[in-house]
Amino acid sequence: MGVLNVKELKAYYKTDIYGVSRTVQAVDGISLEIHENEIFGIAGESSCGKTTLIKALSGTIRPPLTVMGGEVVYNFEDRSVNILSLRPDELRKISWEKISYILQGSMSVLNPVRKIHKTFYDFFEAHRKIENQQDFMKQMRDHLGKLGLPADVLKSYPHQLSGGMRQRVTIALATIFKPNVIIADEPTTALDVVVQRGVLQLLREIQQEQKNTVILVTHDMAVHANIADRVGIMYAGRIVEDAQVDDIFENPIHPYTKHLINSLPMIGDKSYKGSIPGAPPNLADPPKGCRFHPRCPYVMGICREEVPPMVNVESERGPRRVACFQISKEGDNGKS
Ligand SMILES: Nc1ncnc2c1ncn2[C@@H]1O[C@H](COP(=O)(O)OP(=O)(O)OP(=O)(O)O)[C@@H](O)[C@H]1O
Repeated sequence: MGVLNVKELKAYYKTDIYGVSRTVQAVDGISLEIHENEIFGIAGESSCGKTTLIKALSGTIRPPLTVMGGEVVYNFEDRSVNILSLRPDELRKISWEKISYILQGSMSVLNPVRKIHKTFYDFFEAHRKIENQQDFMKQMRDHLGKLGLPADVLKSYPHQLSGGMRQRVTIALATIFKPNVIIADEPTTALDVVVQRGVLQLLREIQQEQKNTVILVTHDMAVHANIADRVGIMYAGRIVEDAQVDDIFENPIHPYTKHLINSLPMIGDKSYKGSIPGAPPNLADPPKGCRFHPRCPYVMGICREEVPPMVNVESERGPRRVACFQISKEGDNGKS
């Protein structure tokens, strides 16, 4: 049993503008098991549904987003909860204490007109009673110290800090309560590569110390290569492959994953990096069967008709699954 079990999750945007109804199938039948004490990366190009998946995993479903089916179950030490069936007050109770967030652009959590120590105070007080202000400040300084941050940042306003430092402060905020799960959405996208490396290292260090599970969403494959233990590859609202990070990079199986990996620039490799023909589908009108089939160089008849199931594939490195009829039909000895 994982710390998070997602079963057959479907989340669609349903809009009705001037009498024209539109349904965007942004997350369509995702099942996942994410384990304790791992960094699970979710990768995929723009508009494949990563943010929508995160909204569902964090229970923040607002119209026009609608959950059409499935469940998102967190297994904490004391209980299991389907986050999609929690009342707002129940959701507030577990947010930040058991499930916390590191978002792109630190300013969405740091109040620009309050010094950092006041933000920490407000944030902490919203969840737990502060008995003694001095003890609290010492606790905050110790926490920042563990993260290698100077205590001085507490006296600063957010605008006085660099982007990298602000993102480190948001990591400190997100880990104050030692949450079971941290959802990080494009945490380093706004930072340059050198600062990015430091922020990722910090995230890895605190994860190793606190043994949390990190769900890291980014389109940047280099970030996954750097920090993830396992990676799930999304294409057009579905997970097409998930495996240990080394399996994904060294031996991708799904034709889309292969394309994604082969298109990465490598030092010293001067070969031509071609792109696959076509474009990702419109999720308001996705193709039948496998959503990658119109672009797949290995397409078979069945791919145009049926959705390929996720099947387990053997790997010495750990659990590995792929949704491709090339694999499942070979296993069945039933090539079509
Ligand atoms: N509020 C909305 N109303 C209607 N459709 C939406 C809405 N938000 C997102 N979508 C659509 O849902 C699909 C998935 O979008 P989503 O933002 O989840 O993708 P993403 O992978 O996070 O993309 P990016 O990396 O660009 O943020 C896209 O087709 C997008 O246009």
